Amino acid sequence: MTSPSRSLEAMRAGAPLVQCITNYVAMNFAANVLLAAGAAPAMVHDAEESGEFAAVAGALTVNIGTLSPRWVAGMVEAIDGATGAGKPWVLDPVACFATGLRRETTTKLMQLRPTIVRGNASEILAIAGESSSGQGVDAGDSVQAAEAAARKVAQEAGSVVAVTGAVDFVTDGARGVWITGGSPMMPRVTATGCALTCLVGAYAAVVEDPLDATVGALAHFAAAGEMAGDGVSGPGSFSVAFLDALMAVGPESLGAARVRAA
Ligand SMILES: Nc1ncnc2c1ncn2[C@@H]1O[C@H](COP(=O)(O)OP(=O)(O)OP(=O)(O)O)[C@@H](O)[C@H]1O
Ligand SMILES: Cc1ncsc1CCO
Ligand SMILES: [Mg+2]
Repeated sequence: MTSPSRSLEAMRAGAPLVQCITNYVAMNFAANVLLAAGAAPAMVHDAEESGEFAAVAGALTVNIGTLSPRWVAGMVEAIDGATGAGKPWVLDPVACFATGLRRETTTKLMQLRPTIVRGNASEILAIAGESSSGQGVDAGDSVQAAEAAARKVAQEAGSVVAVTGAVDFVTDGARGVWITGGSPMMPRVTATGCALTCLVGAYAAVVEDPLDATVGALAHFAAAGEMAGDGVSGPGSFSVAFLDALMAVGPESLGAARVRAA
């Protein structure tokens, strides 16, 4: 196993180029999150170029937050490009339970076998075919309630599945890991989860085992969230402090204390 501390060092040393297909809400914040953490973002989503770009990026992330058929075409081209070049790709199934277009697109993208799926509890329950209480892009279910669903999706899809919330759970269908930390301010800042998905891509570009890569990215967020949450007065100052903390976090902050095998 690659420890989260070693994964952080590898990510910073490699400064991987990550192709992020993410939503209009998240684009700027997610790019800043990657730069602060130590990676290099590129938001490239149109079908005219997304496949070509995926072959040169270290990893691809695909987020369905502000979806349209034209975006889906760009996603499929990019996934083909990444898969053809042997690069990992990460799916963020934003509000996949909410509309027909989101349900159909999520089913189609799951069939293309994402290396990693990162969502909130309501999204992962929905992919597993279970009822969920999500409200738009926000989760209405606990991470604990989605543990079995995450294991099932991981086994059926052959993907690593990460469920995030007040605590985080990651599984490859056999192994399971819990990660603690973060701040209650994190869900008060939009696109925190979307930005995390992009950071999971950065770790997956340099850490061979997708489970280890995912745990590294989630531990990095947990440590930075905790650091930034100390003494801030609200979501606005938290989001600024969080970017600073993503850069300030070092390998010593990602110790065994916040990562526990299930
Ligand atoms: N109550 C909380 N306490 C601590 N950390 C939290 C809490 N809620 C979420 N987080 C952290 O926030 C990050 C984003 O996870 P979250 O599950 O909120 O994503 P999301 O619902 O997909 O967000 P969005 O769709 O707004 O981008 C993760 O690192 C998670 O651990
Ligand atoms: C608020 C919002 N709406 C669509 S995507 C998004 C960003 C958080 O998922
Ligand atoms: Mg989300």
